[in-house]
Amino acid sequence: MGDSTTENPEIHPKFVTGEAGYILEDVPHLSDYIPNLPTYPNPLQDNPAYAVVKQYFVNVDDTVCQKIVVHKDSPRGKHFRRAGPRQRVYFEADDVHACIVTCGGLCPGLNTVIREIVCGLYHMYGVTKILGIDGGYRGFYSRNTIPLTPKVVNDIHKRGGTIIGTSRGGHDTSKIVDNIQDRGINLVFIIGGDGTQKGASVIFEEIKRRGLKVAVAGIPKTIDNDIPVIDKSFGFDTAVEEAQRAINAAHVESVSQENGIGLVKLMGRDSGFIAMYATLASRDVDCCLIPESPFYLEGPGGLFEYIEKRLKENGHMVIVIAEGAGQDVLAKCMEHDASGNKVLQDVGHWLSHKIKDHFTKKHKMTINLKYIDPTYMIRAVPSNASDNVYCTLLAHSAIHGAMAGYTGCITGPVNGRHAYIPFQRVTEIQNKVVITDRMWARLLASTNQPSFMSTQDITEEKKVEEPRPTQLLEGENCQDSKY
Ligand SMILES: Nc1ncnc2c1ncn2[C@@H]1O[C@H](COP(=O)(O)OP(=O)(O)O)[C@@H](O)[C@H]1O
Ligand SMILES: O=P(O)(O)OC[C@H]1O[C@](O)(COP(=O)(O)O)[C@@H](O)[C@@H]1O
Ligand SMILES: [Mg+2]
Repeated sequence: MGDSTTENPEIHPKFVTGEAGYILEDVPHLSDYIPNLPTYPNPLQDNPAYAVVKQYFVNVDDTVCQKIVVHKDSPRGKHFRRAGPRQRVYFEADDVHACIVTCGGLCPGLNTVIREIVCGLYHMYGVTKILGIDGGYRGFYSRNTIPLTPKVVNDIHKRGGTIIGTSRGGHDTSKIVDNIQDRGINLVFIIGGDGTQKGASVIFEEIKRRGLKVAVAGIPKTIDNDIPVIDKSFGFDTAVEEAQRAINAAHVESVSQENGIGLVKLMGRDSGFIAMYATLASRDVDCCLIPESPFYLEGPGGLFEYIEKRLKENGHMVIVIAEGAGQDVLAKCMEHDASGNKVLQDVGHWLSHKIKDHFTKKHKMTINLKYIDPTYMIRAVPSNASDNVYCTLLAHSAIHGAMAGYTGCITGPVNGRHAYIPFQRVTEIQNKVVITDRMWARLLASTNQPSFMSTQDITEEKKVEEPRPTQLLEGENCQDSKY
């Protein structure tokens, strides 16, 4: 490895460059701002469960590359520090006082992450003092805390929601850090989406400014899958699976009536991943509408023309719409929630009225439209088996990183390997469906819906999003144009 350069010392902690264009985008460490910190052997080396592993500890130089599809002459690109247990840790079990907070909207798997942080800290590192912060960020200074033990959290993964509560708004940095300091908390686990991680980033900066030996570990949460860099967010698979039940119901309703139309609204404020994957998984969906792909109703190539064609061909159809789709054509809503997120209009309700109006009143055509809004039902379910395993890995990676003194970062899988990623990398942009990528083309091919785009729109779209070297899920469809 070569020189260590700092782009913007306020925000960017460390970049380490190496040969062949190798770049490590490193995360902060407690030793960056507190000199001469003592270290201790990792207690895992004496743990019978882990002692059998051939090479349990992660090599300090291990990194995970962001770009895995490369060409002969292309630079090696960005890397992140590999997550996992280190041989030496910066905290002794008896001195650790950990806390966990969950913020933002619900997401399947929140309780599993809480459970695994508590059990992981306890069983792997012998940590017994763990507090749940009640009701999101404001809980630090205005609510009681909830003592968490393996017994308390034992079966919470079977329940939806979060046992410690959540909220939007209420982020007061100095009050939060005062509270962390007053309570003697030194490991802070913050589970939440882009808004939460922005909040975590300023908490970390304030902790650093005060010179506190407190590690801040973010765990990315978003049912919408709109967090960049990581392969996917926990709860997303569960949401796609749960959405199948609503789509199946819409299909059953639509096939049972003359000109039946099943309309299902799914979550996705700015990103249509749930709608896209639920559509691809179902194969009963004839049209999927997402925020990234503007659509129109009237005229050639419009939605009404397509609905009429499908009803004539098939006698029924299913439409899936993401809640953030079509917001540009709905009456503007100026409202914002407590966190500053724009409040959306009910596009499903609006679209069902528009369709009914168009066919029944204008065309005197009988249609039977059933509108299903399962959004909050989907968000409230417990996580499925694969999300449970994923949540365990996330929690463990976060624990190992914090115990090893890494701070000011989130943990998450990058191309299948868990890594520590600086906060700003996941808060500066949102992950969105790229409609000029192969995954969206697969969807269009499977539904046969119009793309609602002119040749000129497509050319413009291709220009905007090039180049996109990173990837998501099965290798495609991630808007990471910055990297
Ligand atoms: N820019 C920001 N700086 C500090 N805190 C923020 C910021 N944006 C959001 N937050 C806080 O993060 C929490 C969750 O944010 P929200 O946008 O509701 O959910 P999510 O984290 O899921 O995106 C809220 O308590 C909010 O006050
Ligand atoms: O919980 P609320 O305030 O009704 O917000 C609903 C929003 O929450 C989400 O489920 C997820 O948003 P967050 O990631 O910000 O929590 C969105 O899909 C949806 O638009
Ligand atoms: Mg958000």
